[in-house]
Amino acid sequence: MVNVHSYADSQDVADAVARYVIQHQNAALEKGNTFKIAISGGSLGKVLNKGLIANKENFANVKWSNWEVYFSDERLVPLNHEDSNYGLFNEMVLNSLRDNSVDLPKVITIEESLLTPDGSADDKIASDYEAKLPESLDLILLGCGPDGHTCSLFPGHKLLTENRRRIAYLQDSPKPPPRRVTFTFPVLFNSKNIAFVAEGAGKAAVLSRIFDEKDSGLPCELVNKGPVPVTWFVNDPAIQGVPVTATKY
Ligand SMILES: O=C1O[C@H](COP(=O)(O)O)[C@@H](O)[C@H](O)[C@H]1O
Repeated sequence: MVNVHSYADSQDVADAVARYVIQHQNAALEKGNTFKIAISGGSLGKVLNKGLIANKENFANVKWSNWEVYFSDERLVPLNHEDSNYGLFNEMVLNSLRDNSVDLPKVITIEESLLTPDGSADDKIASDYEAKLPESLDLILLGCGPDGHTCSLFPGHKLLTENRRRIAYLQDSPKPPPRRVTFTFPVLFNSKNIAFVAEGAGKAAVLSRIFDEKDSGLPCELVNKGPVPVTWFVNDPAIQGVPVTATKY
């Protein structure tokens, strides 16, 4: 099932995403001690900051120390590099938690010590991260690139058919930087919930393809067609022409 929620304002998108995350956090914590969430990089960092940190009501409802945070993809650069998805999360979320003396979530990163300048150990980095993944994630937060990529799964790339490895590496990402590791469809399709966040007129053309074309084959469309409930949070400029189908969170 795919639901689309659209809002005029970016803060409203961020607040809705945050409430949705907290709802899934609470559901997971009713069953156990940890909320296993995977996040993405790119524009999602700012959304998490606005919805979970700047919105004080949401902030108070997050049980940060019960979170286990994974990355749906990571760029193979040092963790303090400006291209690192961990680095973005650190800047947008973790630093604010430190400033507020809040107990930090457990954050599962790539093994930085395995990084080599020539990429010769990228396969090992992927295997190492795969070994750290839980069997199933409670929630995966995804972005949607203007080309329809999600995680580091790009249109037409051979990793779209990877059905054995849960974490794969690539050295030919069409979007820089070229070396990355990424969730594959086996991880996405074994999770409990997936949400996309996409904002801005720059995403309108690709959203129209994902929702209106029968078989675009775009990675985001393949996620929509999978077995996991998918929720999209978008702002109005991104959603022109796409039917909005659900009640707002
Ligand atoms: O390269 C990446 O891009 C996607 C989409 O980013 P956005 O800025 O268009 O939202 C992101 O989800 C992914 O994690 C990142 O590595």
